[in-house]
Amino acid sequence: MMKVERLTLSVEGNTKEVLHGITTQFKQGEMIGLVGPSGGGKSTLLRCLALRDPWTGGDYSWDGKKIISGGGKGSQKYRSKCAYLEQNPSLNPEKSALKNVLIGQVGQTSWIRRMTGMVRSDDYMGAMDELEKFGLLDKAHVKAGKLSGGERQRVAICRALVHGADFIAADEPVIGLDPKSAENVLGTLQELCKNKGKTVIAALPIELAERYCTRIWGLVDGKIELDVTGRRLTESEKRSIDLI
Ligand SMILES: Nc1ncnc2c1ncn2[C@@H]1O[C@H](COP(=O)(O)OP(=O)(O)OP(=O)(O)O)[C@@H](O)[C@H]1O
Repeated sequence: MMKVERLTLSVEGNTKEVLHGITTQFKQGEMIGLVGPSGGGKSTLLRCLALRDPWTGGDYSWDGKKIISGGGKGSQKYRSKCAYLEQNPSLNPEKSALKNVLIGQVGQTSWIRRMTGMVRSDDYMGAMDELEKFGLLDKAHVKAGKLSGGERQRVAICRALVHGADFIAADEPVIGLDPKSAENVLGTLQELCKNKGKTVIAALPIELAERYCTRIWGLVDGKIELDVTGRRLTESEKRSIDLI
């Protein structure tokens, strides 16, 4: 169980509050769709939950352990359990899919590993196994810059898992992908929640959130105004969060 208490995030020298004391909780195996109007704070919330941005205030606990107390960024130990997927995954285009998976993501793996690129042979085997599970074995030695958008996103998911992610925060992970690739990426995330007990929170268009997620958060003006489990949103709920 992940518990968020009074999460506040201010920017511009603490003069502008973007997230206003969010309190919520979520658990392993949930796939939560984050919806809401542009500028409502979706990316900021995802970055905070994935320990990529320091919180201005609030507490965060995982299974009863406080990982943020009164603000801050949390420790590397917990950061490595969190992955942050962006619209365009930050892969090194000149390195192969395999090398990208092995080196890891800024924020999730230590800078020493990323600088030296040194890996052990069982890391190599683990990465190849993971790429195979995602149907990417034949792409392992292809430079990331030559992969399609959907393949790059799946390499990024693979990379997150190889480095121990239990929690994936995904910021519009399928924007710009064709419907089949989008289905592939979201189906992959859904399966990770259902079968592997991973937790995913993804900013998505409402139709995709309703189709793939077990729960929907409506974020407006830095506050979770809607929290709905196991069903679609009603028209009046959509209206209440400015979606129609
Ligand atoms: N570092 C920052 N400095 C100044 N303003 C910021 C910063 N980070 C976020 N904001 C502001 O906070 C608000 C929320 O931004 P955020 O990107 O989280 O929204 P969003 O819901 O993801 O929007 P979109 O759907 O358009 O991507 C916006 O008004 C944005 O300009």
